[in-house]
Amino acid sequence: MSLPKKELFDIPADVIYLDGNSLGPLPKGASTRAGEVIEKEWGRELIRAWNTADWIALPKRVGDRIARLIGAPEGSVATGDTLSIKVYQALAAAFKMRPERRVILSDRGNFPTDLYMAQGLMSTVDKGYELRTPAPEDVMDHISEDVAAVMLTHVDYRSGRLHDMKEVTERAHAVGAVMIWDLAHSAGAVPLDLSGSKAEFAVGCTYKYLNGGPGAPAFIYARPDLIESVEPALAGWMGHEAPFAMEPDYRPAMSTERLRVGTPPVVQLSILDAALDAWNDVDMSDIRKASLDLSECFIAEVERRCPVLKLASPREGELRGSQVSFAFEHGYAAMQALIDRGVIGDFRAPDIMRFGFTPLYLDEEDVIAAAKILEKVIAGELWRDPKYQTKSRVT
Ligand SMILES: Cc1ncc(COP(=O)(O)O)c(C=O)c1O
Ligand SMILES: Nc1c(O)cccc1C(=O)C[C@H](N)C(=O)O
Repeated sequence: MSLPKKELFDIPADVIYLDGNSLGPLPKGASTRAGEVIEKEWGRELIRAWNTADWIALPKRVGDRIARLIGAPEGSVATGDTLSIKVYQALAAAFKMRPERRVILSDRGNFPTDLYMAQGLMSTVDKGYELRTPAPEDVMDHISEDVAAVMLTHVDYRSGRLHDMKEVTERAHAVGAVMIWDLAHSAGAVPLDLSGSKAEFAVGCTYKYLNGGPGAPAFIYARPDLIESVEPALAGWMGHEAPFAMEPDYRPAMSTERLRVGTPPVVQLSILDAALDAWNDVDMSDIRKASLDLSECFIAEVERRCPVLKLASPREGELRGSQVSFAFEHGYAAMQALIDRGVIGDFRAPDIMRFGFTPLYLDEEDVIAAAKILEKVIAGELWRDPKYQTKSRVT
């Protein structure tokens, strides 16, 4: 495999894109595929395309391609819906698996939607459920025998800090809890051995490192030995064993497909399918090595050029995902000034400037050039310009 594969992506020439950890860029093959699906398949075939273009098999086909990237076997990953929905499904299934327990353990750094979905689910079941959110570094000490499910985001969205998947899962299992991993910032970013971890569930999105485009479908993994006993709380017809039998009663599919809900987003799934071509000959250990090299280079350059920025990610590469964050009091304005100069990262409240490192389309030259532009913004205090002070709705 040769990295990077820049030529596969349509990135504006004047942009250094360090936000693929939030929304991946456009793969050239995705535009072509979207055009074909819309014009040829939908336009000419109309409803026949479910069979003639095999739209009906698309969710599983794409799930199998994701499975390879997350260390899971074929047939163990279902795709569709949004990640928030998939979090809800995994948690609801975990509640049913541990009916006598009442605690969900997460951490207070988790992405808000994961915590909100837990709170929403708790409000629909009987009283007495509790969501515990210790500091991320204290999670291991809180995995106790009253915990029904441990639900964690593997790579912290703000700091990039990694939980140890194997160690945490083993601890959860030692006390009889169900383990749910959110891989939003891990899939396509770090090597994963989901099967080896023995976690019951994992969920993730595909619009970040997998480059599936805004609103791309999410995925959910269930450990293969459980799949015939998992009770889907969202019992939609596409999770039925025979959707077109149109039976009045729900009968879950005898496969991971039972974790699907409704009609698959065919255009988005097709775009994702095309985006996944970039990963065909990619070994995640090569990606990891390149990502660590790029991140180390960026940290060294930024610390040398911009001493007022404080590293807010673990310094040790092995403890980080594929992003690097710096804390800076004027981080929002500084990020706007940086974006204005063609280096796109993002900002997370209260003071985090966040940069993603995606070896498929970034190299060391990009990283050094980005650090030099950041130096101009910080040393020249270009962020003081009033036009960078007003917060936009999406940061
Ligand atoms: C850890 C994590 N979970 C969930 C989400 C979002 O879920 P959804 O795709 O449903 O908006 C994100 C990012 O938006 C995330 O970083
Ligand atoms: N999903 C997003 C969206 O719909 C709009 C803007 C950003 C996002 C994100 O993915 C945010 C991301 N999960 C984060 O880590 O901050």
